[in-house]
Amino acid sequence: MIELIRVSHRYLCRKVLKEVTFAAEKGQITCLIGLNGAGKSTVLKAIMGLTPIHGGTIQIDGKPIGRDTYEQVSYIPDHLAVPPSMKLSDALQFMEDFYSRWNKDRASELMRFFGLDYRERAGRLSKGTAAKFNLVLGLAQDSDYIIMDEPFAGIDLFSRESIAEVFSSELVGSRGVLLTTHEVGEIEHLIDQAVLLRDGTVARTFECEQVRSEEGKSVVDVMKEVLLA
Ligand SMILES: Nc1ncnc2c1ncn2[C@@H]1O[C@H](COP(=O)(O)OP(=O)(O)OP(=O)(O)O)[C@@H](O)[C@H]1O
Repeated sequence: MIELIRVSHRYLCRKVLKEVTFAAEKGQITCLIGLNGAGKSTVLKAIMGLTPIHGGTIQIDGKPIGRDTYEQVSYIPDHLAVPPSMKLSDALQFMEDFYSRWNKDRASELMRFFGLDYRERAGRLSKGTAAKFNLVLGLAQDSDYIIMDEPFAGIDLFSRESIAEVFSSELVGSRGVLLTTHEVGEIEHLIDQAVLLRDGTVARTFECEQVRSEEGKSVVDVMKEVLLA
């Protein structure tokens, strides 16, 4: 599991994460939910070691994050970080050369699934198509966990549906997924656990099915209750 224990982070003097504690399990989809500026992207970057933490610990399967994190966890940022002039085929080749756990067959399957053209250049992709290619780059790594920052941002309904379909497919399989999204209503049927972040602190963590059956509430209901209170 990816485990954060009392993780704190500050930008200059401002505390952005305050003793954030939660765990994202393998085989589960955990959704980090919060209003703009709550600290969601900072949490994901901290897990990847892309931003330092100023307190607490982050462990993956019981070990502190470190050099191996990139092999264990695929990070899919909210933008496609491929040079605009690069063809998709070349970007895939680069990934294959760089990542020892790159799964070429899965990459081909994902390219087919999303109907992407290998000859296209990254800079010419529409926003939705770039988001799909971004997912290919992340999901084709044989990692144990997948972290996604806003995979649905600015994407049309049908593309969102096909992206959501991937979550429940073999392409994700038994890996652990930790994602942030503002489109909670659309994917709440896929989420196992929700972590509500408010002003850099965890306001509530819950199992979605439990809240549905015991309290008769949707994730969006709880989110409104907690975050808009
Ligand atoms: N490079 C930076 N320098 C200073 N402050 C920053 C920087 N990056 C983020 N912040 C601040 O940290 C806080 C948390 O930002 P973060 O991007 O993690 O929020 P978020 O929950 O992902 O927001 P959103 O939903 O808008 O993407 C915000 O108040 C933001 O202004």
